[in-house]
Amino acid sequence: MSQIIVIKIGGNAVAQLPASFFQQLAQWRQQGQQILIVHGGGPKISQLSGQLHLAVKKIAGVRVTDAATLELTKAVLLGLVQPELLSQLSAHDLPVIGLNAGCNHLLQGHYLDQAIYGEVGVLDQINDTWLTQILSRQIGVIAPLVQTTAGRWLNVNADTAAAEIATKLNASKLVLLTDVPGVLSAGEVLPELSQQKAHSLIAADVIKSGMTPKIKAAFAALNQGVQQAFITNDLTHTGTTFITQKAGLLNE
Ligand SMILES: Nc1ncnc2c1ncn2[C@@H]1O[C@H](COP(=O)(O)OP(=O)(O)O)[C@@H](O)[C@H]1O
Ligand SMILES: CC(=O)N[C@@H](CCC(=O)OP(=O)(O)O)C(=O)O
Repeated sequence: MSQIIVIKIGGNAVAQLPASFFQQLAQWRQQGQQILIVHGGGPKISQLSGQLHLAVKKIAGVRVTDAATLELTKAVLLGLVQPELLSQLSAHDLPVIGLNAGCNHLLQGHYLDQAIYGEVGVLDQINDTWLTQILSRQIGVIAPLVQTTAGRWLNVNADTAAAEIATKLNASKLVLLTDVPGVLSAGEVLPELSQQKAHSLIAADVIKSGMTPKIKAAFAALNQGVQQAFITNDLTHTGTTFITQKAGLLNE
């Protein structure tokens, strides 16, 4: 049976994908794996927000999104970042398709907490029947937005979206591709990270800002059945591997 690999690519990483990224995707496809890419775009959203004099505010890596910022977010994700990524994949002869919440009720969700975050959502449901048909033929590239049942678009942190999608697809692997080689502590990449250790590093402010939603997302996915989760800047290196409490105790 083919397995699904979900790869989240951060906004910074999209701009600097190495040749090894495309080679690894081609190899996974040859092995019969299905691939879904969830892309970010946070740096570009923040940059354009500044130019348009819209306030940029994040709470633990989650953008507080008012109506104007939501419009800008949709425009950046679906008008700039996604086409750029699709053309890079196509240039490497990989079969790709761009997807978003508006396609066949692909990603349905609800407000996270409107009073605190504004137009930010949580994923409830995914049209997995349709999506897995698509993924049997092409690499899916999807933006981190959900639609409510009433048709409202909501912004979702891309790490959180990737983990929630990976969970709902029962993915074998979740890779969070970013601009650092893994979770760093005292200047070194941690090859493995347990949930307990992550909590203490967050409390010590070693893990902070954009790394926080990644850590939470990775453990949420692992705890709900995704088999493996990594943070890396190179698909050919595992970077930091997340380990469940049980595996962590066995390794001690
Ligand atoms: N302990 C840590 N190890 C590595 N990176 C960290 C850590 N704590 C915070 N960070 C920051 O998290 C960033 C990655 O998150 P983010 O900028 O949101 O990336 P992306 O756009 O890929 O989602 C790193 O560039 C780094 O500045
Ligand atoms: C609600 C929320 O935080 N949405 C994110 C979606 C994009 C994203 O997460 O991009 P990166 O992965 O490049 O940071 C945002 O508006 O920045």
